[in-house]
Amino acid sequence: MTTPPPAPPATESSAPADEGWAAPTAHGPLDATVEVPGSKSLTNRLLVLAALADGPGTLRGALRSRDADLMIAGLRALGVEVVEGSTPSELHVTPGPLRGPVDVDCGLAGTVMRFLPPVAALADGTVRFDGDEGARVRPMGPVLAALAALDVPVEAPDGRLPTTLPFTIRGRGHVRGGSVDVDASASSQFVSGLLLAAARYDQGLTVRHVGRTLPSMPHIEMTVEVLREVGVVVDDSRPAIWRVEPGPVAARDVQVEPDLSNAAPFLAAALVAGGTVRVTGWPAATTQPGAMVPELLESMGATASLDGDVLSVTGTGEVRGVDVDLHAAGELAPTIAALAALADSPSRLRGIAHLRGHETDRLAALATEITRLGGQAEETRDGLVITPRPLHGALFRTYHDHRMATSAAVIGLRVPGVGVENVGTTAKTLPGFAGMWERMLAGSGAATR
Ligand SMILES: O=C(O)C1=C[C@@H](OP(=O)(O)O)[C@@H](O)[C@H](O)C1
Ligand SMILES: C=C(OP(=O)(O)O)C(=O)O
Repeated sequence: MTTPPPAPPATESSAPADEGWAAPTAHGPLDATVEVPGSKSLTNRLLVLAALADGPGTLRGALRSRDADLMIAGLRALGVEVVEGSTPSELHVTPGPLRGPVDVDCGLAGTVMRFLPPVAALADGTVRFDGDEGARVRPMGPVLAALAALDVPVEAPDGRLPTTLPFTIRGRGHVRGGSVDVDASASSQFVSGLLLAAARYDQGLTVRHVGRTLPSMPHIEMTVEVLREVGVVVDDSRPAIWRVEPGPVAARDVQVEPDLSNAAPFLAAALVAGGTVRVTGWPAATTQPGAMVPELLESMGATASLDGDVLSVTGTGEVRGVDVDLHAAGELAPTIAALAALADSPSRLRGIAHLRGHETDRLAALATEITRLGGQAEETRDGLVITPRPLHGALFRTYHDHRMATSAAVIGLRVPGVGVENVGTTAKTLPGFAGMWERMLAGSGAATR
């Protein structure tokens, strides 16, 4: 696991203005409406299911970002046709025989590195997986061990059973399936990846989670839901056991929901700056963990309301500390941590030990960077304790983590002189973030630097 460098002494002065993206400070209440692009989690699930389907299908409102484009490239390499329609977010997917030898670049995308190996197991030929340097420390062992237990040949470069990237899967054109145990305490994506491909395994698949904790349940529920929507029979009636029956995956034409986790920093801005931020296209019902955003922001002092498909969050500029378990929605932790650093009372974020295996060790990274700005943030066994202190500007390091960058932007609304290192890293799931953020402020007449 990569460890962020130690924080500089607390007396270090503000970053020079030319270091990183100068996060705009808000000098007045916000009044903005934001449209966020499609959900990463839904886009990459729906792409996989379209690739395994019984005919051509279409995704509308799909996310186009680094993670989504890596999924598209991986599927294309495996023999699936993915072509853009009238806009980049309209994707026409035509399944083809899956085959190797091919290389799949996972970048830093958990969904690519965990969802494609169970698909590659169905290919005829060798599929080599690798990714960014930071991806080579993200946990992979349990999902690869599960495939090996199903007699899928999986090899590290040294010939052993791999626990991280890079690795090779020698697909034989089919997978027996049956039943497998997996410890998904480090990532729910191990379960989701196996379930997504399972209907195409000869005997289907029963997956049993055997670890002590299971993070991100909404994401597993999302997997079950999208499988059922394409006619796959899934039994999730027993705790921590999922049974997927073998059978066809129906092709369809599907609209992707906006990414509610990426809406979180924009909505959080209303809490910090005061005023109202609205997000359009908010679904009435969803399995996205971002559904928790309104409730979480309310617990920190906002008011939230849904009018049709527009979610509005209004704040006064005062932020209350919280004690919150984010086990189900770890993706939201960086935004909540940023708010906690600006709150008027201490916060405790619990249930998120697994964030140590995300894009970076997010607990260490958040504690280090909040401390760098003069704040007080300590790692606990399974989370963070953040005690508000007066903050000052500095360069906020982002460790190639899109959500570190968006957190820094939230803090920068209140703290002049926050520079965001490599704000372009937000392209992992939200290309154009900096421009969207600046427009939110400029449109409200609230931005200065
Ligand atoms: O299945 C998914 O789409 C995701 C599951 C979660 O992973 P973990 O369970 O590894 O936290 C989440 O954090 C990630 O951003 C997306
Ligand atoms: C953990 C995340 O991503 P990934 O899908 O790469 O695991 C995230 O987006 O917060």
